[in-house]
Amino acid sequence: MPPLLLIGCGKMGGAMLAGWLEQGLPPETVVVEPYAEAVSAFAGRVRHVASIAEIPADFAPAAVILATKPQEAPNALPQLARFVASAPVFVSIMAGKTVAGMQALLGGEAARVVRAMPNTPAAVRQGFTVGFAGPGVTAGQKALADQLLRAVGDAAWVDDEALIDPVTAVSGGGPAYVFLLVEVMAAAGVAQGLPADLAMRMARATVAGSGALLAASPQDAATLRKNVTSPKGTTERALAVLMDEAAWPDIMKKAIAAATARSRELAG
Ligand SMILES: NC(=O)C1=CN([C@@H]2O[C@H](COP(=O)(O)OP(=O)(O)OC[C@H]3O[C@@H](n4cnc5c(N)ncnc54)[C@H](O)[C@@H]3O)[C@@H](O)[C@H]2O)C=CC1
Ligand SMILES: O=C(O)[C@@H]1CCC=N1
Repeated sequence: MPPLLLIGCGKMGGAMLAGWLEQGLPPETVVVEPYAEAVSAFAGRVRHVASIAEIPADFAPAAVILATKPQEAPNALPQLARFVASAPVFVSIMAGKTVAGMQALLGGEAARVVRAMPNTPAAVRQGFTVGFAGPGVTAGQKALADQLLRAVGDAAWVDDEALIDPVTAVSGGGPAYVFLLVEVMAAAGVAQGLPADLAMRMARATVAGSGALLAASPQDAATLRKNVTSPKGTTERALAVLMDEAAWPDIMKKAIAAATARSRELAG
């Protein structure tokens, strides 16, 4: 793996950096992160600087990973324009930010940009990332980006950049909906008289165990669901409530549509 330049070492950037280090990331890698605490776990394994202005002048990374909040892009990207001359691939994980928008902030169309959307299970190498390679990205650069994304889980590529907005809504934010499921399931158990700590343990173990079963099983989700659902049993009653068209199917459509719309808004 070549030395990289990572801009922003927060929750996602830090999770990805941990995965790259496992894959043999060289210590010449530079991490720009204003909060020293965020990089303390990586001390001695990469070069840390607090701002883009402090990146060594002769550093020419093969890839620049953009992992700040999208709102920071108008400040950070113009400061990175000098790297475009040495033709690295810029890999952005920022929600909403389009390839064209990032190229404009980086000084023009010469910038080679991959737009990618990972998710937080990357922290345990179980992430799922979808990427889009912008104009001018070479096969070698796409292969490097793919290697970086796969270091923290599985990855897929799309040829239509517009799909990254619904990707952001489904797999980018998806872990939050699953964690919310734990919260509401535990609360519903408490409402039926279960002690709160037991209800939370049960809900957490049930979601984690179901995720592990789903990952390990060759069966699809619908079959795994049917395997739980005894005819005329208890699950059937619960699913009749949840699977009503006005319940989860419609609510999930609305939630995904809202997140997709927000991703489009963040482009601006
Ligand atoms: N958290 C998530 O589940 C996912 C987040 N993303 C995207 O990843 C990006 C980062 O999100 P998080 O890691 O959750 O946020 P975060 O707030 O944990 O990380 C952002 C980091 O960037 C640093 N930073 C701010 N200004 C900087 C600058 N000028 N130069 C270098 N570093 C700077 C901050 O100190 C912070 O540590 C966002 O653009 C988000 O859309 C994408 C997929 C999933
Ligand atoms: O909520 C967000 O905007 C980011 C993108 C997907 C997950 N977190």
